[in-house]
Amino acid sequence: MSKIIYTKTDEAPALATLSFLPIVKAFTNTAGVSVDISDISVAARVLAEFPEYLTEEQRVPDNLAELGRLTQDPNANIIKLPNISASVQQLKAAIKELQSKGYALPDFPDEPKTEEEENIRKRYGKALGSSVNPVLREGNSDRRAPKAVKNYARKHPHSMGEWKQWSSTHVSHMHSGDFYDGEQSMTLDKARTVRMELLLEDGTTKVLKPEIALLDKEVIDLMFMSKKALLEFYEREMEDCREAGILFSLHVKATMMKVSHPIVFGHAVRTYYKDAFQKHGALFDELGINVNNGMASLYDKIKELPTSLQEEIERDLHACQVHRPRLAMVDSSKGITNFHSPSDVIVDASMPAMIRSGGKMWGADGKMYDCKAVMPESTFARIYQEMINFCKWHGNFDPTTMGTVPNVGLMAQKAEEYGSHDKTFESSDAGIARIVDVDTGEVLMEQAVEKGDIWRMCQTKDAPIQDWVKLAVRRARESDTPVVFWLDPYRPHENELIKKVKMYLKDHDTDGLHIEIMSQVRAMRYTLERVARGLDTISATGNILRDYLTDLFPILELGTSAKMLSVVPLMKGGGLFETGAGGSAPKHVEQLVEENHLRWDSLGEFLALTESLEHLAKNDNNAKAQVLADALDKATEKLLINNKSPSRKTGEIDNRGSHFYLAMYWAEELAAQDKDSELKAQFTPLAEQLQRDEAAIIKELNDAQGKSVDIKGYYLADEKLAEQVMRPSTSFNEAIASL
Ligand SMILES: NC(=O)C1=CN([C@@H]2O[C@H](COP(=O)(O)OP(=O)(O)OC[C@H]3O[C@@H](n4cnc5c(N)ncnc54)[C@H](OP(=O)(O)O)[C@@H]3O)[C@@H](O)[C@H]2O)C=CC1
Ligand SMILES: O=C(O)CCC(=O)C(=O)O
Ligand SMILES: [Mg+2]
Repeated sequence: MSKIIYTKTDEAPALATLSFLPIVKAFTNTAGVSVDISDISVAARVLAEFPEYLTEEQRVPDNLAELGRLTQDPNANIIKLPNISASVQQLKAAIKELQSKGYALPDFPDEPKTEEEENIRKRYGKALGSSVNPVLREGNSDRRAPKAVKNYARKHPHSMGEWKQWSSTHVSHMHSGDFYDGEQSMTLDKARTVRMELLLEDGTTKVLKPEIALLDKEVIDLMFMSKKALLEFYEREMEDCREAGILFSLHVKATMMKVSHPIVFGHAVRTYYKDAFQKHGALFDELGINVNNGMASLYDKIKELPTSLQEEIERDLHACQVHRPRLAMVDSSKGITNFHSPSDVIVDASMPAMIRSGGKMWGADGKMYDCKAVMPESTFARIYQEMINFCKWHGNFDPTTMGTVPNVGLMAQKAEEYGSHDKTFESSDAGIARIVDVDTGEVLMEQAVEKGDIWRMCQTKDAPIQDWVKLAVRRARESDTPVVFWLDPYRPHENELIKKVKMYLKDHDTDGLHIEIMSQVRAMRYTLERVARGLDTISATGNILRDYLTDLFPILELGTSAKMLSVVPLMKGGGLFETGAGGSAPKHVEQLVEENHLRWDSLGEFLALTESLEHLAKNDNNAKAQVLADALDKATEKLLINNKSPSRKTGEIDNRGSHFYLAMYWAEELAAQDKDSELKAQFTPLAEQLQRDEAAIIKELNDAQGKSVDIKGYYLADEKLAEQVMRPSTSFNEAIASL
């Protein structure tokens, strides 16, 4: 029997799965395809890490490790939904919830003091930040808007805020002392084992990473961000922002750059509240407050203090605000600012949202204002300013006419920043940070750092680069679209990549293809000139720009990146099919719990399933699977045309209603086709039944809405209760069961 693994993740996609998966299982079963679920939610990953703290019945397998192994199997066929990349706050909340449910997990040690606590902290660290995607993404990324989706967006454009030429909104980044400024890079001449060490001023060395095995032809980079330069930058930009009277907003990606960016975030918070931190710093340290995890953790911790002291601290914090710019808000109705949590404002989603709104963000009064978008690291920040310049000059983009920008992204085998987490350090002392060959003692790269600087090493293996070039050429050929490699010759790492790209392009037939290499700002300008004229351009980028561009363009073109096709052709031959390019939409869970309406759009799941079935049909020679895939493709298009995607409004069709329509259209298409008479016979009665009962089922699904529901948990909801909530129509459930 052919097999698809469908991941269970978190938040809105996990809820949607409860409604959609029974439909998928029933339909695919007719083609001899089994769909197994693999739970890789934060809760499951935490539980898998601590079996010795749990009873026999409570233990769960390490599904993520198992899936990681499966990616090496040429038969792998995995559908991966978005999952939470947890901040410390989220992880602690998950642990607390699990403990309250009787799982005797250890507390999360904020500041480990003993060896045991150190060990626990390390183990919890495995569930922090972006820890699922780098394990599963054993291939490069192919993300694009399918034709039907793009055509739909052209006919039914989403709203766009207006860009004014006099908008004060701009991007601020460092000009020196950042990772871009201090980067060094080299391509290895042979396989080597290296160590990362800090040569201290007293002549002793501190080994930070004793052994890193590197392959021949691998590209490695060493870079650092100066704490001093960063603090000066913040001070200058906060003052500039206050004078300009616009909102200050900090855009980092603390989930993906999970070691470096929380530190960068923490410095911004401490600079903003400098006076209060000077006065209460010692007490904050005593309380174990670490604002790298956001102000929410500070407000939480000071609750332990006597009321008078707590009030004094709050007063002092508020007093700082008088001399500082107003902060952009995440939720103005709840007083949640940009500094609340490092994972609330994530570059890939937050910058496009701001650009889509005509360069505005929310102020504390619930109104929208121009802002200073602060992205300290300049490496990729400049592309956004280029887009802002373009919008100010040409006006906002028009979704009815604009071209599309698919992406081919380098990310396999933990390429670039994905692999840097265990090689990123906050320097404890001044000294020379260096990479040394363990066997020969050669110093491969070195740079002087000061106490508090963040320094890191990234690695990019050669095989993924070759695969990336191949994928870019394939996409250019298949879609007859020009490709631009966004590579900056002034950046040492990318200069190494340029050499490789030029070399590996020769391995392919590029006759008649339009392939260029441009620095990022030029690439952005070139692409935008084309976008505005309705022309399409593939962006071939490194890992970070893969992330940034695959939210940026879809959000402008389609309103959301949830409608993207996101395929990862695994290097070993299997397929990983991701569902959209966005995240797990925490706000949607809130609406479900309060009003029993889930506005999550499963279009990404529909597209991924189609691709997965098609891949399986080819790999397993399963003709029925191909018939299912073709029918699903048509059903998805019908769903778009008939406007059966979830509405944002309670009482109108939501995720569940949308799943009903998909099932009905899918059955109709299977009943209408003549390639497989068995499937035709099986699905004709179902299609008729669903058509007959359509109004009654939709009424049942919509009538269930409007009241709050309790699914008894956030990270580990009661599966039975949640399933009841997500499958409220008995007649629909019975129809599906009857297949
Ligand atoms: N592949 C992955 O596993 C990814 C995981 N993440 C993780 O997801 C979490 C949340 O990330 P965040 O930055 O808030 O971004 P999200 O993409 O989750 O949410 C941003 C907004 O996008 C809209 N949206 C996203 N997906 C859908 C959908 N399927 N249907 C309808 N609307 C959608 C929603 O807008 P509205 O509220 O207006 O309806 C939502 O509020 C984090 O933990 C992050 O690390 C993030 C990106 C990718
Ligand atoms: O891995 C993550 O944390 C998020 C990844 C992401 O945003 C993406 O793949 O677009
Ligand atoms: Mg992203």
